[in-house]
Amino acid sequence: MKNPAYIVGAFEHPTRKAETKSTAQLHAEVAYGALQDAGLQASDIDGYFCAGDAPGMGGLSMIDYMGLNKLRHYDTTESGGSSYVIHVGHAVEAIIQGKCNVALITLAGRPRAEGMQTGTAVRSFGAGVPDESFELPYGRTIATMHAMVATRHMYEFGTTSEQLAWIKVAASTHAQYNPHAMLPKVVTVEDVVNSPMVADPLHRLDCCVISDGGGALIVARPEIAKTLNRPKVGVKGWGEAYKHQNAGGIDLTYSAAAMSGPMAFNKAGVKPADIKYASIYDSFTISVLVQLEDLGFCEKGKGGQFVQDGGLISGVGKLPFNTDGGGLCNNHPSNRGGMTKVIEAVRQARGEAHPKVQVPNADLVLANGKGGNLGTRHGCGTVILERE
Ligand SMILES: CC(=O)SCCNC(=O)CCNC(=O)[C@H](O)C(C)(C)COP(=O)(O)OP(=O)(O)OC[C@H]1O[C@@H](n2cnc3c(N)ncnc32)[C@H](O)[C@@H]1OP(=O)(O)O
Repeated sequence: MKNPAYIVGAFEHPTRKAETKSTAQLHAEVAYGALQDAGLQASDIDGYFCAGDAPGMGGLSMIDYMGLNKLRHYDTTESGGSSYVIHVGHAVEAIIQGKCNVALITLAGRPRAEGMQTGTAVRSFGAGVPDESFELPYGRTIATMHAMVATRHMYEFGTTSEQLAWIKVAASTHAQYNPHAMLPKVVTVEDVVNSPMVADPLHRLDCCVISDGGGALIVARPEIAKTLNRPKVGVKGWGEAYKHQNAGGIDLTYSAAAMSGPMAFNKAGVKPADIKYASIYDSFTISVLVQLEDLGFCEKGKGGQFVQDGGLISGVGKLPFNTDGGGLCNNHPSNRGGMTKVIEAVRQARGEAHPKVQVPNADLVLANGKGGNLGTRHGCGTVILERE
């Protein structure tokens, strides 16, 4: 056992519209699924990680609801879509520090059943929030904030809408094999650029879906992982970073992955070229492009060339990505898609992805999460997983 901790359980909820289930019930169902996957019981869990998507007192209410009565460690780090990637790193550190042995991480949400227009609703947290005065003048919806980054990237580097569209094409090519994907139809570049404009230059098909669902992970110390009858997927590297908007005077074209990525690569002692598969947070096509550059898979500004002509399609391109269809086509529960990024990376590392998209010998994989507004204030988490 070479790594400090192992992902021993992973489960993604199959629902995409949970009209008859509560958010708490979804948390419990994904926790149960991950325990079953690992061959563990709730009484084995002594560390619990949950971001802001749980009802009531958040994770505290979930501890009670799920009967986690052996807890010694609890972490509610909230960093939007990157939360659950960051939690994996925090769980590893807690295990190293002896704070827990077996950590459960759960995500659940039902924005679709609740009718939330997450991408296009104007989001304001109120006058007391200092970053808002710099963002609201630009029409602050999640889509407009990402559109601003796309516009700047196009201006600086000549990136085109067609290049961004290739990212959705790759995601849809993978999603056709996922029986749970919300959008399993393969689309073309023309389909993307001819779909209705949501926030110029981002079209409807440049956006992630709005879905219900969730997922869970279990991270365990090596001594426990080695007793379990599952492939050994070690956490080899991890990093987290936060970018702020410097009172409006900001370079929009990079993300915090430019900092979290090198932290994870340094810890793991590997380079981007060693990675066989990558799960990249895909709230919008531009999010993927920027993170790929920042993680070092290609030079800054060259992301458009990297992704075009199937660069991200399994079996075709240099770097297979989001082989479950990702947030663009599969699911995006609770605005915190980082969880599903880690789950698909685990499937790839175990060799348990759909055979049509499984990467041969995917023994070194990466997952990157991004939470908050790309370009302006947000956090990124990166994990590098190794199949032993
Ligand atoms: C840190 C973060 O996580 S940031 C990300 C947070 N999440 C978001 O921002 C969500 C982004 N997505 C959205 O806001 C919405 O899905 C939108 C704006 C893209 C589309 O919403 P609407 O225009 O209301 O579309 P609506 O749900 O009515 O569906 C209309 C059609 O578009 C399709 N559709 C909806 N979303 C998408 C999508 N993302 N991609 C492709 N097709 C889509 C539907 O299947 C439907 O097709 P049909 O007419 O053949 O049945």
